[in-house]
Amino acid sequence: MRPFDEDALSAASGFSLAEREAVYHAIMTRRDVRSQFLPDPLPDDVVERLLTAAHHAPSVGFMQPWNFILVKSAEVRTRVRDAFARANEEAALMFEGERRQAYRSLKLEGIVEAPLGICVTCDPTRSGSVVLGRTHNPRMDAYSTVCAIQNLWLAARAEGVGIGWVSIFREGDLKTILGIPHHVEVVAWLCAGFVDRLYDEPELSVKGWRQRLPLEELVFHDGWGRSER
Ligand SMILES: Cc1cc2c(cc1C)N(C[C@H](O)[C@H](O)[C@H](O)COP(=O)(O)O)c1[nH]c(=O)[nH]c(=O)c1N2
Repeated sequence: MRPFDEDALSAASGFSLAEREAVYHAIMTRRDVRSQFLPDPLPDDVVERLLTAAHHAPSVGFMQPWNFILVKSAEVRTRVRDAFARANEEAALMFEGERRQAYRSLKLEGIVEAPLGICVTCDPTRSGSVVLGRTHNPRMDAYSTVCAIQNLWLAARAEGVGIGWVSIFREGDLKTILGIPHHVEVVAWLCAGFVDRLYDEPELSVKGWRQRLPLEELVFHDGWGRSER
């Protein structure tokens, strides 16, 4: 049996204990940011590192279907915020009663406050029509793009940069504002900016919208619904 003492683990993984802890620290303390953005612009080298982290994500057939549209223009971000506001009003009406009131009380974006917007897109044509690994599920290219976003999000946590994912848009509005071609899918609008504090727990949890589920209820063994090992 493989020994699990500290030296053996470090030798096997190439990560010291402190490095392993740093990985988990980034994962556990990453937060979605809506309102704590500082106005300072992000230095180019920081943005470059975040995009490099994103670009090293796994992707189906190594197709790397992503693009990153960097939006510093306050005028463009204001148009994007207006598109959010229209969609958010539609979204509120999809909830009933007290839940609608609760929804309306939530701040769900920091598009204008964050100094940088990053629109992440997925080009399904990036490596031809038949893609290794996408042959039986066309969504795999979008899933790959989400992997890139998560890499960026975790790298941002380590850089002191807050990220807020905004998805409450009519996709056509974003495409029109940013000139995105018809065949390219919008996967995310990310608000990015330095932060000096983060919630300890998800803001939606702190504000009573929804709580984290117990992990053990989500893990099955040897088939759907089987909880015994
Ligand atoms: C695909 C997708 C889309 C969205 C989000 C996330 C993801 C993965 N989240 C953020 C989401 O609410 C948040 O991740 C959870 O509430 C958990 O909180 P932490 O990310 O752990 O802080 C999000 N948040 C928000 O305020 N407005 C939004 O439109 C969205 N959209």
